[in-house]
Amino acid sequence: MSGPMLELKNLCKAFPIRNAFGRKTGALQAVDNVSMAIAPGDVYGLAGESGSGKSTIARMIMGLETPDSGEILIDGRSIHDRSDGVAHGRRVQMVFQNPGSSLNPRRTVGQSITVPLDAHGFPRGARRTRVATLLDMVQLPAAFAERYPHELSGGQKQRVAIARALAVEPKLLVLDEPTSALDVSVQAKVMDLLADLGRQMGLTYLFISHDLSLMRNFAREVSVLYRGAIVESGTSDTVFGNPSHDYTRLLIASVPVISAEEAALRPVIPLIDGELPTPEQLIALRQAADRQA
Ligand SMILES: Nc1ncnc2c1ncn2[C@@H]1O[C@H](COP(=O)(O)OP(=O)(O)OP(=O)(O)O)[C@@H](O)[C@H]1O
Repeated sequence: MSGPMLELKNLCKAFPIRNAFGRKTGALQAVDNVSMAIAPGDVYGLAGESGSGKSTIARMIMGLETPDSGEILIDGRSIHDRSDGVAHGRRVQMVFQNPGSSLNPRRTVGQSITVPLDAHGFPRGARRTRVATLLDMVQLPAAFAERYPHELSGGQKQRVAIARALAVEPKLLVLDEPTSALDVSVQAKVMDLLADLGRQMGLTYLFISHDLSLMRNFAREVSVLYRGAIVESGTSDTVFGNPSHDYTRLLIASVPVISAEEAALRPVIPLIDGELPTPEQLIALRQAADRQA
């Protein structure tokens, strides 16, 4: 039996809190002893409200942020172990929330997709064909290679970002809110595409989202994050159908987010003495607000 495609072991990351004069006054534990294992070919969801630490975990997996402690293993190897000569970018790629800012506006689609091919030494002569193949995989015409991002819709831009992420055939993709900047009808199509590609290519996904209905449909297993720590893990059906933690129940009971506009209107968690409330305090606050409403 093969081991996990991605394994996080006791991952911790704190950020300094500074006052208006730049002096460090404390530390915020953005990621608090997070462990998880994702089997090859699986879709694993990481759910949690804004500020729960989801993006910090993604950035550490990508090597963009250094953990204070803990380990990240991809296919059994530490992300710092390059002894097999395989670059980190060939093992894992990321699809970001906003394709508008993740694609360079001055590059054509073809040039954007070629960047990772160049970086990983893909033979020059085969690049055009590879770009056409990748565009076909994300159901865009080959002629799109000549277009610039401003000539594409949001959904088309995200398809290009997916093609670029798949260019060097990584086995693992980190999807950080991949559809939350898109309209609902487009969201479903992009998620369907990701699901199809995942099945066809045997990809492993870490799917990060605050949209629980999307996560329930897409992820087989999930972990729920709150204040940097995992409060509950299990199969999607168990966690969402029969949650065991109060915070997960609260998250499920909160208004479903169906568009980026609605997401912007989501209630912000109030601070108590400058700190995020504990799950219990948060539940009490929301119950008090419900009674007032
Ligand atoms: N570079 C940084 N410096 C200081 N604090 C940071 C930094 N990056 C993140 N944080 C803090 O760490 C916490 C976790 O942030 P993170 O972006 O990982 O959360 P998130 O769940 O991805 O939220 P969102 O969905 O809003 O992106 C937040 O309180 C955030 O303000």
